Order: sequence, then structure tokens, then C-alpha cells
Amino acid sequence: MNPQHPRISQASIAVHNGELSFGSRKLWSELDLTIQQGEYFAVLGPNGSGKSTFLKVVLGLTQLNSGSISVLGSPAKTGNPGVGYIPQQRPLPTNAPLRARDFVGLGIDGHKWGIRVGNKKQNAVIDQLLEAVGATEYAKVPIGLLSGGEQQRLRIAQALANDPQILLADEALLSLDLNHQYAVSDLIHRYNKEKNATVVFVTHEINPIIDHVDRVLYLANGRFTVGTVEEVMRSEVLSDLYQTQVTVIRTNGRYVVVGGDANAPLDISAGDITHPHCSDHGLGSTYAEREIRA
Ligand SMILES: Nc1ncnc2c1ncn2[C@@H]1O[C@H](COP(=O)(O)OP(=O)(O)OP(=O)(O)O)[C@@H](O)[C@H]1O
Repeated sequence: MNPQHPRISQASIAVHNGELSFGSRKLWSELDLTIQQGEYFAVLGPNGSGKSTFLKVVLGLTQLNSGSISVLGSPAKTGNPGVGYIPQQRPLPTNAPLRARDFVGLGIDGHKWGIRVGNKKQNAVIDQLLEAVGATEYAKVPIGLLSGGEQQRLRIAQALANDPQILLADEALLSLDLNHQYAVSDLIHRYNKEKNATVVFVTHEINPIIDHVDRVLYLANGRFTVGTVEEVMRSEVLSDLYQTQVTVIRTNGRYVVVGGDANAPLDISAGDITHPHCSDHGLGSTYAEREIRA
């Protein structure tokens, strides 16, 4: 399945016959995919399915074993100024000699050596971004002293600082409280719409971004499927992908993915399934509480 987005026509990211393996571990093969300019594209799948690696391929940090990828019309390469990246969260060094606003400023002139001397226009952009992610009040605090969620908000501001045509977000909402999840999700969505920017959003949980997503790439067990949320988040589609019985439940506009029989006790989430009988399929085996994370 590889429907093209109906509204938009210009390719932003195009993968042709892509294959990627690490040793005997195949992440995907025969991947043909065109993500259009302005599309909001989600990448879902269980741990280790290759979601972050997909972003690294777009960034030119990881090479396909075969096939090709073009980004904004040229082969994927590192340092592409048209691409902004929110990496998966890792704590910043506690002794980093940077204030929050300087960290965001690196998104504008981080490719230059030396101390940054921001001009008026750049400083105004930084102020706007700090405000948009709710970081104004700690703009002058050294980044190493900030909490994980506060640092994450700065990473998002930094990724947007250079006005990228493509924004790659790797679990961008992780470690944010609900208010900031909502604010950041709204910011990314507005950026997507107002600038007609492409968003590729890696996540375990589709629900926080469900209203914004145009299409989904769902990776699992070296296989994949692509389509709209309604096309992909279906029991028969995910059962075929995981090659085991999976039930997708839609409740209050949210998706819940259940491994196996919907009546069995399970640990549930939208995109990461655990079930006592699923360990052979790489779905995990932490069969636990009757918990719904969505
Ligand atoms: N450079 C590399 N060399 C060898 N194996 C790698 C390399 N990069 C990634 N992998 C492996 O590829 C698989 C996919 O990793 P990736 O980080 O893309 O998964 P993910 O879907 O983002 O997982 P998670 O949800 O846990 O973040 C993992 O098994 C990982 O160990």
C-alpha cells in the first residue's frame, strides 16, 4: 500500500526500492515511498523496528544498503540546511557553557565557528521560538541545569530556528507534561500548515498527534505498511504486518492496539504491543497490567 497524498504534489522525500539491514537484522526492503511537501507523516512501530534509523537515512547519517533516497530533490546528505531535526532525547551535559537562548541560536548559526553575535532579527526569532515552546522564563539559564522536559522544548525551538522545509521529530513529545505536549504538538502542526513544511514524526503513540497526521509508515518485524491513519490502524492490516493476531480498537477518537484477542489481558498502546504469546514476533513479552496507554 502506498497511496499518494491527494492535496499536495511536490516530493519532499522520495525513497526508491530502499533496503536497510544491520547484519542479519533487516529493518525494511523494497521500500517505495514519496512524502510530499507539506505532508504530516508519522512513523510508528515497536522498539527496534527502525523508526529512528529511518530519520537517520533522511539525514544522510545512515546509508541504505540498496535503493535510493532523495531529500528536497537531491540525494540525502548530512548538513542539509533544509532539514531540521529534533533528536530522541538524551540529557545535555550538565557543565555545557551555554544559556538556553544561545542553544536555540545554534539552530540559526551553529555552523559558524566562534561566539555567536546574534543580530536583531535573529534575536527576535529566538525570542519568538522561546515563547512558542514556553521557555522564555529560563532563556538565560545554563542548559545543563534544566530538566529533561525543559531541554526538550529547547531542542524543538532549535530545530525550527532555521526555518527548515522538512522537520524530523524523534519522539518529540517524550518527557513533556500534558500542557507542553499540547503546546509543542500545536506548534509543530502550525509550522506544518503555515510554512507548508513537511513533518516526519516518529512516535510510539499516534494519539497525541492523531488530528494532524496525513499518513503513517508503520514498521514491524522487517516489514512495513504505508497509508492514511484509517487505512493502517486496522486489525487486519496490523495483523498482516505483525504476522500475528492484533486487534485495533477505536474509542473516543483514539486508537488502542491490542495484541491477540481483544478480550485477553494485555499491556496496550498505539504502536507498541506486548503480549505473552508475541515474543516470537518481536512484540515484547512484558504481559502485565490491564493498562491502556494512549
Ligand atoms: N549503526 C547501527 N549498527 C547496527 N545496528 C544498528 C545501527 N543503528 C541501528 N541499529 C539497530 O537497528 C534497529 C532499529 O533501531 P532504531 O533505533 O531505528 O529503532 P526504533 O524503532 O527507533 O526503536 P525505539 O522505539 O526503541 O527508539 C535496532 O535493533 C538497532 O540496534
